[in-house]
Amino acid sequence: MKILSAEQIREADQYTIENEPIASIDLMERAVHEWVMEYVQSPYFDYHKPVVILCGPGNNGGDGLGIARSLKNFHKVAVYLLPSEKYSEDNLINQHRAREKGIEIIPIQKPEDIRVTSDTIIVDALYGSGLSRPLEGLAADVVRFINHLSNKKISVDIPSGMFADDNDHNNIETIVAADLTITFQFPKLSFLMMPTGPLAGELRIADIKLHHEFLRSVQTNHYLLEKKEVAKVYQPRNTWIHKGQAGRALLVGGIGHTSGAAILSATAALRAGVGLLYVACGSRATQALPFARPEAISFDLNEVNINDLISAVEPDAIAIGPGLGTSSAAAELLDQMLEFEIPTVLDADALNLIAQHHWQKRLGKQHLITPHPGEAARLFGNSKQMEFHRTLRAFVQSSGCTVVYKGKYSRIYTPEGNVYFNPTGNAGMATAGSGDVLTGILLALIAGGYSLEKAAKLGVYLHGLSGDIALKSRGSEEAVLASDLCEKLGNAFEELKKDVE
Ligand SMILES: NC(=O)C1=CN([C@@H]2O[C@H](COP(=O)(O)OP(=O)(O)OC[C@H]3O[C@@H](n4cnc5c(N)ncnc54)[C@H](O)[C@@H]3O)[C@@H](O)[C@H]2O)[C@@H](O)CC1
Ligand SMILES: [K+]
Repeated sequence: MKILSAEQIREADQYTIENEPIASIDLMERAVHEWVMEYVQSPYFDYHKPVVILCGPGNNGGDGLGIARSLKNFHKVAVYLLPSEKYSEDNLINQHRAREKGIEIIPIQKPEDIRVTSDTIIVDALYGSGLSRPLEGLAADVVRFINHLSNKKISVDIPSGMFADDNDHNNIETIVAADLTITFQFPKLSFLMMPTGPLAGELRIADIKLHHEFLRSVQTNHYLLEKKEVAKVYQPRNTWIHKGQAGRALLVGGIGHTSGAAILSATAALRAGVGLLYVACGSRATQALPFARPEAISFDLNEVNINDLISAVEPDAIAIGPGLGTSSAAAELLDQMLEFEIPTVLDADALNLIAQHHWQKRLGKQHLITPHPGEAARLFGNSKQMEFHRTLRAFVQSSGCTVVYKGKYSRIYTPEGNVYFNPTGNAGMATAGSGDVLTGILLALIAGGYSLEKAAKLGVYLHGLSGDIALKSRGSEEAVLASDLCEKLGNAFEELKKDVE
């Protein structure tokens, strides 16, 4: 699914009006209808509760006035309108239509004018994608006022005060903190990033059927991964395959106290279908592995030379990092391994070592790195979200490596400059070892023949999906363990395969 900028959304709107063709006010009417359809299907809909709709001067406010007309059929509705010298044309038409339907429009002079009871649902239609500067004055006061109320808040298109794209220079305090955002046609970039993402709350997309020709041809570098697209990446296993063809993988890590990290990665790699798995690790892990994961073949890093090992096992892919530690021996090992041409996943301490030794420039097209925000900050600096995003995207384009930036909506940065946001996963995955599992999955997929980009899309999606399935079976986020992700990986494949054509 394409993610468009505010500018492109305006163009999509305009193109639809001209080419469908449809009058602007009728497109708004359609948006209102689709918004209400999503709302009544959401868990927030309860016709016993009164609704207060806060409207601004532009088309977002116009939507709000239309929504008021529609919700009047189910709810007790009150409409509050920000004063303005210039309301948009469609806003004025909808003010008129609302009054015709007997709806009183109450002008807001001060935030306290807005009257709610404890069960009132607040619909936020103050500002949408047309906002050009941070809110100030009365609008900002209204936002602060409603953010202090414990009432459920549902935003129309965008939480008011938020920009669709770049909020680096916005004021977070003057953005509505919504429980639910029902957005039109496209997810907005700011919903998928910190610190704005949490303010959008739960997300729903209302399909307002903007012109298909525009949607097909519009260029973007930002996408939200969808199950059916990921299913296209998946390659079903050939029935005649033997283990030598299912990929030979080498995992390096698990030194000292962190043997468990290597065991988790190894388990994930095996569950993700690797044919042969070699693990080069510390003495403790070498001893534990045959019991924990008898399918893996282990080597003690104290006894083997990495170059000899590579010549002996001829891996199709390598992963280094989980439980590697940052000792000088680990650094020496990584130093050698960064010279290999073999596709390599770099994670955890491998990334910390790269940051420590300033080896970023040594990353190239054979590398897939999987930093979480802390590791990413060590590698690429600690700037504000959009600036960081631009820096990382530029780095990936110039170095040729692929990056998975882990978190809610993990992002995959490709050397072509594309960025894919992953929708699967949940807060239960914020637990020790969850990243090690991802590393194992990626290792297996790359060893099995997927390109780095395809492995990243498929692996990140499946990893999150395993987490979602694990959450269902465990009952609550708190109880999800990294080993559950390995356990549910088969079910995640099964779920994805339902969409394979
Ligand atoms: N793009 C689409 O596909 C559609 C958009 N619609 C709605 O239209 C919205 C966009 O409408 P608009 O472009 O009119 O924009 P908004 O309704 O977001 O508001 C812009 C208005 O506020 C003023 N303004 C901008 N920044 C301000 C600030 N910091 N303080 C005070 N005033 C400020 C502008 O001059 C303008 O009057 C969307 O978010 C959506 O809700 C729908 O009605 C129909 C379909
Ligand atoms: K809004």
